Amino acid sequence: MPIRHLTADAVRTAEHAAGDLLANGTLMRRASGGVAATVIEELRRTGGCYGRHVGLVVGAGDNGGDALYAAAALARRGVRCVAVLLAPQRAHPAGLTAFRASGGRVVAELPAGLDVVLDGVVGIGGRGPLRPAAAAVFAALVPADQGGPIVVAVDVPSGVDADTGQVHDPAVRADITVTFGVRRLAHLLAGPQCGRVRLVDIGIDTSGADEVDTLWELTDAEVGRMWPVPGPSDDKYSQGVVGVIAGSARYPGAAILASGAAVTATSGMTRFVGSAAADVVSHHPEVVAVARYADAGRVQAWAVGPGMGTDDDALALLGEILATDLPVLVDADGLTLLAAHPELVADRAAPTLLTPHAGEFARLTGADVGSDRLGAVRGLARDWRVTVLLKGRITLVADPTGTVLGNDAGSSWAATAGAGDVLTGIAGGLLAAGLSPQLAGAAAARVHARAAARAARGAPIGAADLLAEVRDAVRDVRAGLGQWSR
Ligand SMILES: NC(=O)C1=CN([C@@H]2O[C@H](COP(=O)(O)OP(=O)(O)OC[C@H]3O[C@@H](n4cnc5c(N)ncnc54)[C@H](O)[C@@H]3O)[C@@H](O)[C@H]2O)[C@@H](O)CC1
Ligand SMILES: [K+]
Repeated sequence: MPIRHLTADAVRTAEHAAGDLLANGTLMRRASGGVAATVIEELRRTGGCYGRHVGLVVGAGDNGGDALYAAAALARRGVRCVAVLLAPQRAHPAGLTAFRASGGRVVAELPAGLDVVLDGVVGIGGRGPLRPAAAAVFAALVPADQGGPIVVAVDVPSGVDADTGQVHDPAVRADITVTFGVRRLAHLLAGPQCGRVRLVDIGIDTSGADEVDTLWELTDAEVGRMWPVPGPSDDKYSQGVVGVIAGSARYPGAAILASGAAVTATSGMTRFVGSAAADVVSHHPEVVAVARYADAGRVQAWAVGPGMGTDDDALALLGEILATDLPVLVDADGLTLLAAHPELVADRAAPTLLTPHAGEFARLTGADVGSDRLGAVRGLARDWRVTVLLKGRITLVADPTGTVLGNDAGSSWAATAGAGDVLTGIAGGLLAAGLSPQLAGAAAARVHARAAARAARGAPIGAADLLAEVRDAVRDVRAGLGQWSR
């Protein structure tokens, strides 16, 4: 089962349903216990609990209550806890009583030399940026990698919108985020701002949540299991032949990268159509490359667009491809053409995957992606009745029914020229092998991100370096699977 992320409303619905069955305060006790356990683990890892220093920043809601109860538990283990109350009159009363009773002290500002700072300003009830008093407390902290305290966010880093993942300015940047029952949308959409996300089981049931409230993330094992590999009865045709249309004789790079990626991602056969056919073959001799579409031969899916140009010939070719009943991936120049000719996909019944970056997305819709990337990608997929993969550090793949798969690349090394051409080749290969556009897009994004991280190992890379690591990235996600698993 992919990892589920939910909206704040859906979280609240599940909490209320569980809360009705439990004694008052049980959920908060479990939540704060999880926060305390996380801090204890962190303190133990760095020398032990007794005599260590933890600071809290406490807002007006239950998020502050979680922080106060967690600190009360820490204080009982000999941790010295101090709290800044941003709204002293409205701080969670029972939490504050527990905090004081176990030796916690309220202070006007956080002292230097803290080991951990708990962000209990706001959780899923937060709106907008950190207000000035909270912003000043966090601005004064030395970052953890420069010897400052580890910042542990309770539920979500304050100033990060729990539903859209919008990182307001200012917002807390957490090293660790501890959340409860189910991950919130922001934990994927704003992954880099949340640090390591730790999920605490508080006994709520989220299995009935609606798809519109949900964002899914595949596990590596799931990507590994769906990766197409040849079985005992396969030949070069039976595994799905992909056709790549990219680049030009003048600009062969996109052609070489996209067709190379298709070769690397799956077994079987890659065909290529375009004026860069000779360049493609000189780099990848296994590609069956021709100059004209009429000579292409049969394929099970097309990946079209990178560097193909936007002239009338390119438009005519794109139209021919989209008029087939084969799965088609459209990227780059193909998307620029589609933005001016949306009628080319209007009546398409066959699987269709568009892979825009933010600029191409704006061309397709006439509006910027904006701060709600999830809502935006869902809207385009629904309105155009196609699957849309919106590129970025966090890749989102929406199908027309509203199901969305997300992938956090974990690093931004893939933000380099030509990396998109590689993604096109990988996803095209998966489409030809029979994966749905959504799974092809999401699985390709995962392997692409892994390949980028493998290639980089701390230094900038080019797209050819990324391509060279795709095979090992596939091995990574398939590690541990049986030989003939398919
Ligand atoms: N409801 C439940 O059953 C559970 C709730 N839990 C905790 O409760 C949290 C939600 O609590 P609340 O609904 O009280 O909401 P929060 O504690 O997230 O914040 C709401 C309060 O903050 C104020 N506020 C909003 N934006 C602000 C900003 N930018 N700066 C300063 N103040 C701002 C609001 O006016 C309101 O008073 C969760 O995130 C979680 O930490 C957990 O204890 C688990 C169980
Ligand atoms: K918080």
